[in-house]
Amino acid sequence: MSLAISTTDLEKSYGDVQALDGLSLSVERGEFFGLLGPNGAGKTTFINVLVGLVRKSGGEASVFGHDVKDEYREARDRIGLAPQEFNVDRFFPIREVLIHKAGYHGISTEEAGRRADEALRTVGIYDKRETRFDWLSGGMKRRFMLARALVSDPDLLILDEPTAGVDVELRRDLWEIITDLNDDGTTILLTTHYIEEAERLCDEVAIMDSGQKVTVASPDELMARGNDTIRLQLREPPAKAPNIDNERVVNVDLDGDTLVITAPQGGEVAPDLIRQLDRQGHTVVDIDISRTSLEEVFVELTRRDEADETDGTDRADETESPEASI
Ligand SMILES: Nc1ncnc2c1ncn2[C@@H]1O[C@H](COP(=O)(O)OP(=O)(O)OP(=O)(O)O)[C@@H](O)[C@H]1O
Repeated sequence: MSLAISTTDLEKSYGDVQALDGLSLSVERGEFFGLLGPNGAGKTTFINVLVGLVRKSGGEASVFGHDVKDEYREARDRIGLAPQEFNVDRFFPIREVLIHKAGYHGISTEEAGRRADEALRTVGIYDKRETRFDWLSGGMKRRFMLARALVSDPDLLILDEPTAGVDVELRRDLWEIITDLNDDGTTILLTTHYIEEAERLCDEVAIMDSGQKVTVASPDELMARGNDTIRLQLREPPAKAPNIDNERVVNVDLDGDTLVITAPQGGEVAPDLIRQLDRQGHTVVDIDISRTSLEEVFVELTRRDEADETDGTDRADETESPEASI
């Protein structure tokens, strides 16, 4: 059975800028797949190649087995895209915009009307159906972008930073809507700078940097690669840090009566540490394990020298949030 998305050695250059540099990725049917990467990593370019907005410079890309260039129509009709930018015809009532969009995918006018209503209901703005795009609030505009992606009843929904700049309530609403769609079998490709979003929603995430794949793994697998911090409070503060003999332990520090130990998968390491301390005559009276975050692992994997910083930072502002945002 063909994959939802398959790319091999995908290349895209804009003059001197190598936006995609040999990117090979596979997304299974029905998967909720996240694409993470710093600004300028090539995420939007990747999406634009899939939907035929940008012509690849080399390599292969197919959607449900259809080459995105040679079988453009077959590939494109399977995809619903909610892009970052509001590229919407602003002067028509939004229901009409949806009907027009469905027509572009070869859907009859009658069926298009039914689908437009359904999409507007799904995203919760059916009562705004006669309003023009310009007159919607910012949050409703985001909802509409999702409705427009849904009107062709796509098998693959591509969402490019769908929750950038929206409030917490709408973000949660959008999460629920797209999770339901995924539960019903729609494959989802999501780019995001919100780490919590990737962690909550995605089965698998690809981390990209400079047009290349850094890694592909589930959020849990990625977090297991980082180091947890285990704090063991001892009844009597020892004069110096006790000897710990465990090959997974990365670092041991003594902070007053508390031993601070860094190790991957702290929950698995902790029982052995307690046993070793007990044998050495120390009594552990409290234990606290703080798990590494996906954000820390992400930062570690995409760490660059400042001199290597790529451009694209000008677009960072809209998507930054004071909370976990990458
Ligand atoms: N039309 C274009 N012409 C020239 N360079 C471009 C064009 N589009 C993108 N680039 C460059 O290609 C690189 C990848 O950009 P892209 O927008 O794909 O990254 P991104 O990962 O989506 O970034 P962001 O997270 O900021 O949206 C960047 O260096 C960008 O400046």
